[in-house]
Amino acid sequence: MERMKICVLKGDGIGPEIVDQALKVLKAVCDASGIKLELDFALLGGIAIDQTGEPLPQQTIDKCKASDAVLLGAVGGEKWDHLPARPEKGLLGIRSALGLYANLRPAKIFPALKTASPLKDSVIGEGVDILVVRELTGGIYFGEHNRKTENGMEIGYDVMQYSTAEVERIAKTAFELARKRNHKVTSVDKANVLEVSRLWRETVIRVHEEYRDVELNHMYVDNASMQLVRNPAQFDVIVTGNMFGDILSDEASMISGSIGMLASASLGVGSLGLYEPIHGSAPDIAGKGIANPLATVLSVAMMLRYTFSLEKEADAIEKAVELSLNHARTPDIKSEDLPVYCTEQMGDFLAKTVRELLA
Ligand SMILES: NC(=O)c1ccc[n+]([C@@H]2O[C@H](COP(=O)([O-])OP(=O)(O)OC[C@H]3O[C@@H](n4cnc5c(N)ncnc54)[C@H](O)[C@@H]3O)[C@@H](O)[C@H]2O)c1
Ligand SMILES: CC(C)[C@H](C(=O)O)[C@@H](O)C(=O)O
Ligand SMILES: [Mg+2]
Repeated sequence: MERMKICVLKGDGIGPEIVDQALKVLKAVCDASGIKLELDFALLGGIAIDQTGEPLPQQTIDKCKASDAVLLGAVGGEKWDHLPARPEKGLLGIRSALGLYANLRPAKIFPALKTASPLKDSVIGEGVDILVVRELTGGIYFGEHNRKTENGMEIGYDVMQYSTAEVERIAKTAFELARKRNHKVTSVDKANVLEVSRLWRETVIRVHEEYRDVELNHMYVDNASMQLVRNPAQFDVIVTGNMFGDILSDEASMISGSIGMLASASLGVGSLGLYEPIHGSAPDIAGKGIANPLATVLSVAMMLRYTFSLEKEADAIEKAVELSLNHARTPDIKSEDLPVYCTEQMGDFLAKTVRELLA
């Protein structure tokens, strides 16, 4: 491959700090592999509201569509929380505008981080390697959100719906991915209460007929959230709706030691993918230089793997992350016997290590 064009959406809070580190690593990969890297920068979230009045300017959608892949930091912050056009609407908008219905969130424990996980060794066992496949452009996030007044009382409501077509395509994604892993899918729903979940479950069962080689089981979301901390090793692929996937992936991230470790890929019908850490803009630590950039760096590895099929280069980034964990740590995963690195130092170390690994 000769060139790659990436649209970069740094966003708010720690977004710019962590994206800058990921870009150092991406540049290192491109330099070492003779790939011409073209970067285009666009506005999303609070910074877009400040500069254009809206969280997702049309220009941002156009720039993303004109790129091979999108790298995103995070959006949001208290400053914009009172506005009707919140930064988060921009995030949902770009996912929807690009048709990115499948959000892949891998949660695994790097061996060096076993001690950072709040789970006991006896629970972690041989290790944990879960892939949360979260439906990203439907469900309660995209139903009507509104308020009404009844009997003088204000009522807020959010409509949750899924069509069979939406469930079918995310179920297929999950089964296909399970075939490349350990052939096991757990579909998480709330079918004991919600009609949407009953349709979800029926549809997943029907799609499964074409994937008999993959084991399928179903779990209610309350049980699944408990099982994730009781025995995470039982999971391979978890497929679930938009809101349950949001919550379960944050929970799964802690198994890895920190939310600063969890990367994600959002994929859709075309080849365009959006890559972002699962965490938010972390306003409490923004500007302090202490954010963990590893989730964003690992998102670049996912980009190289899913959009560009650059396996060797993706492996090199993951290896560099593994080596970094034995070398130094950001404060969220600090270890008594290792130096604490700031965000920048971690980015520099990773870029240098990637260059060495690909030399
Ligand atoms: N994809 C996104 O852009 C995204 C995701 C989640 C939340 N948000 C937004 O971010 C803002 C803050 O949300 P929140 O506080 O609930 O969640 P958050 O993920 O931003 O932060 C939760 C906690 O985790 C810590 N944390 C997060 N990322 C970290 C990192 N890389 N290194 C070290 N520590 C890290 C934070 O300091 C904080 O204590 C809100 O506006 C929210 O809507 C955006
Ligand atoms: C900020 C918010 C809209 C977003 C979501 O819920 O999808 C975030 O929590 C995430 O996980 O990417
Ligand atoms: Mg979330």
